[in-house]
Amino acid sequence: MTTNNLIRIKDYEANAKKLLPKAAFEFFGEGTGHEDTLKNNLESYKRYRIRPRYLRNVEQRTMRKKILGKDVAIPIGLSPTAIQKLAHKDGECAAAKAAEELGTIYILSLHSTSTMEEVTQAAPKGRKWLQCYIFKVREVAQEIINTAERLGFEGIVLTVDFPVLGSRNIIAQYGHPLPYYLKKAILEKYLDSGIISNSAEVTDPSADWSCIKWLKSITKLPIIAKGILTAEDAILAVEAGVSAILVSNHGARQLDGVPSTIESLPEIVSAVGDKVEVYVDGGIRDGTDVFKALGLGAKMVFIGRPIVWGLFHNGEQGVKNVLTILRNELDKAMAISGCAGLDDITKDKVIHESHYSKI
Ligand SMILES: Cc1cc2nc3c(=O)[nH]c(=O)nc-3n(C[C@H](O)[C@H](O)[C@H](O)COP(=O)(O)O)c2cc1C
Ligand SMILES: CCCCCCC(=O)C(=O)O
Repeated sequence: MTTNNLIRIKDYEANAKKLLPKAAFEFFGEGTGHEDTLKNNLESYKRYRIRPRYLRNVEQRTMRKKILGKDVAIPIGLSPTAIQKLAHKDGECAAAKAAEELGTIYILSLHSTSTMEEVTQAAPKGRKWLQCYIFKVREVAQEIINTAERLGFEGIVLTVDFPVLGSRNIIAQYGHPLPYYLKKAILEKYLDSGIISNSAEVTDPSADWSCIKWLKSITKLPIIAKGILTAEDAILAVEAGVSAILVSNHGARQLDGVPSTIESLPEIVSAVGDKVEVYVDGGIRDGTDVFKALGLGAKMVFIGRPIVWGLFHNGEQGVKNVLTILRNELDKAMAISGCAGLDDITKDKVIHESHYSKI
């Protein structure tokens, strides 16, 4: 396939399915359990409708907005995904450069196959956040976070939905997906020395919300809690002092049967009000999905697998293509629904399909 045949995100996925080795494609693509939540992440978006308004002067449009006090050019960021060099030799550096070019935020996975230094060098001006866990050995987090801070990373994304690794069919079938020629660049030193025994068991399952207080004592960077699905946890996260919440079910890879993220988003937005920023990831494959998430109260969205499919196709250019597709689709959705800016994507512009069956 040439780039010209790859018009939608689903084309990038189909391309990866056709050409990536089966175990690699399935590692990236799979969910947990029966994959009901994986399907629901996608299907839930189709249950919402856009209510367009016309004759609203949409000639000049912008997607620029402030996220944690600084500009992004598009409200679509890159969620952390592990071992990106399995998709393309330039891995995380290529994805971070694409994010820098498009003016958005790149979240580096702790299971990165590139070091924080390499990613910083590849995308020195780009906005970068580091994804982290509460490790069994707290000093590991402290050392990694200190490095991130020194290198100019602007936020710590604390993944809270990973007390243990979810059951993964592919890991059970093929073992750990990391080929011998790739290294977990950030974790390697701790794995080699035995401080961390196994990269699937990095986190401390005994951690509770007091860990945010500890994190705040070791870093000045804003903390973004990733993996929240309920209003109750959102309130606890706010009380604990996070700066933002990323509503996420880990791409449906941790626990099957949890809600899709677009189903969870409204209760979280209404629970936290404007106390902290709320973002969402999971199942976003079209600019209209981005529109719906923003209409339901997300300040920004993030994408996981589409980045991997873009990387696989063509490294940095492939990731730029994926982001550009979503940006252009969002732009059309804004124009044809009467929105000149992101603030015009208000609550009344998105409604659940059940509204129409009641009429
Ligand atoms: C291959 C893969 C690896 C992932 N690795 C991480 C990770 O290292 N840390 C993390 O917090 N989330 C990880 N996630 C979850 C993503 O950050 C994100 O929540 C999810 O992919 C969003 O759903 P989407 O793929 O439908 O866009 C991973 C997801 C995938 C698909
Ligand atoms: C041993 C595999 C660890 C995978 C960690 C990355 C991740 O979060 C994922 O969903 O995959």
